[in-house]
Amino acid sequence: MNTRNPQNVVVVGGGTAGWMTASYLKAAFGDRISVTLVESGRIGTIGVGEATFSDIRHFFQFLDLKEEDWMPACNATYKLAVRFEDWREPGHHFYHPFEQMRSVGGFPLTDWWLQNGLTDRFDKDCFVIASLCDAGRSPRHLDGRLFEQDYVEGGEEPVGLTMSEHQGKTQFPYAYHFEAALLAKYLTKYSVDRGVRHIVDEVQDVRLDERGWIDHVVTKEHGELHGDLFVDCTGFRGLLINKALGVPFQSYQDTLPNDSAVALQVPLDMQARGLRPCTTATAQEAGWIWTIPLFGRIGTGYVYAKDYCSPEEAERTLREFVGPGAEDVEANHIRMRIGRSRESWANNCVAIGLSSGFVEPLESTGIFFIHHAIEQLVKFFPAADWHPKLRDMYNSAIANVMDGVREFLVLHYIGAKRDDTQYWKDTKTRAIPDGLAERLERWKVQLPDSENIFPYYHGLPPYSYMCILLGGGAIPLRPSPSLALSDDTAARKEFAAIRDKARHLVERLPAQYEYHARLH
Ligand SMILES: Cc1cc2nc3c(=O)[nH]c(=O)nc-3n(C[C@H](O)[C@H](O)[C@H](O)COP(=O)(O)OP(=O)(O)OC[C@H]3O[C@@H](n4cnc5c(N)ncnc54)[C@H](O)[C@@H]3O)c2cc1C
Ligand SMILES: N[C@H](Cc1c[nH]c2cc(Cl)ccc12)C(=O)O
Repeated sequence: MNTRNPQNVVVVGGGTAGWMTASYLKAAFGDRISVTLVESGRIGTIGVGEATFSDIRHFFQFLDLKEEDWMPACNATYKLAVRFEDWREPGHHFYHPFEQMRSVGGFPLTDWWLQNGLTDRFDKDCFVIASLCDAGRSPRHLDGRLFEQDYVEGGEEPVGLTMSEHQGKTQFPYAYHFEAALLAKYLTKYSVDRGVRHIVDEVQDVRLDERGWIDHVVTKEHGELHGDLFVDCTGFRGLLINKALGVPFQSYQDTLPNDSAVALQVPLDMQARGLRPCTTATAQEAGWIWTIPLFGRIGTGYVYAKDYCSPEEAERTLREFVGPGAEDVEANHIRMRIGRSRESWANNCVAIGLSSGFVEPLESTGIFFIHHAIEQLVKFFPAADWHPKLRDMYNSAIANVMDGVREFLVLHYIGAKRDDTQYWKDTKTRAIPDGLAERLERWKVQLPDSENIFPYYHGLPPYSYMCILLGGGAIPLRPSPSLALSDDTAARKEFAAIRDKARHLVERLPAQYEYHARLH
């Protein structure tokens, strides 16, 4: 049995994963542990404009960072939803918002909508946020007040819970877009101020002891770095977990074929163009393009499968999509490793970030995975005996989150009506993860609920599945038969209340640009 007290933590890698891990561990354990972070000055980070889950606010709260401090430093903006364009047919759009689904008489409002909605827009009939996004509104008034929602700021939300403990309790109405490289810089200062040792150097070798545990890493200029627990944040390289420890990587490529991306950072005049309060995912012939509105520029990129599209073609498509403004901007071509390491914790090494796993950025889950992994690491942090059960529970939690998200993303493709190219035709016949086929059959007669979605915590509530099914339009859905026999007065009232509230808020809330121009 190992008897090494895991007090000395060495984080290898200084991207979003490395700095989020170092800062969170310091905030959690203070000087009871030592943290060293080594990052290469030569090997870059995947620093595209990032979109997040709303849960990220718990990360900032844990570090005691306030929006007014970190947001301007990271060119951050509010994200109220993901807007899906052209997934059903050209010109169609729908939203996946940060807004809890209302229920009437024990049925979700979307079920009543299938029975007898006000309009053909499920999202506008069932969620206030869809109208706020269409109108480009900020979720805060100019005096900083959050728009009135089921979530009441300063209310009863319990503090100090992990994300999984929060799920289903409240739904905060927005997440963020920010520049990943600027957040890493911000967290570097936070961490170093609190005692994290920061080394800029390249790890050239990883030395194992006789049991195969990592004894130390060898750097180019700083010699050997010894530690007890090593956190692999080296990105797609997986330098420690995959290369040194030989943990196999399990690809998701059979069900999620997008393996490439080309990205552009485009400075734009936001005052003239306005600032959308959401991420946009626009379907393309061989994938989709993300548009992330930051303060002062957009981050955009084409995610595609190289079996269907060459990098040159993808770059051309992206530049045409962006239009004027991107001519002088250099494109960043990225190969994505889609899937997960079979175990994210092996011996005394825990992989966090892209080295642990990644699914394509369709629902912005990369940073959510990191945040979740760090919370789980704190929860299952080992003692001197390195009890293997702690490691096993950690590995199950990580595998479940990624496998669940994989299933949710696959649903986007089989649920999208679009089938005008070979790429989209193939999305309807490709293999799907075990269990999803059976769940799909259930969803055709009963909309997703907590009993019939992927059965382990993976960050996504049932209403998220409803949005993708109702928005995509490929899967035939029907209302619960019981609704045809029920009085729909209360449901009609709820639809009317949502419409009135949306109209009221669109009139009163400032434009997203106006709000952010004051904040920044
Ligand atoms: C195209 C694309 C779009 C994405 N969009 C989103 C999004 O919108 N939302 C979201 O949440 N997530 C998104 N992600 C995921 C997100 O970018 C990553 O989860 C996040 O950036 C974490 O990356 P990382 O820190 O694991 O790796 P990286 O950013 O690759 O960092 C790796 C670090 O390891 C260091 N390193 C590597 N080798 C060595 C060595 N030998 N010695 C020392 N240091 C070394 C590098 O210098 C670097 O500091 C996206 C990812 C991709 C590919
Ligand atoms: N954990 C939830 C996940 C979630 C709930 N609604 C949405 C909407 C979008 Cl666009 C992404 C994720 C979620 C949260 O972050 O609030």
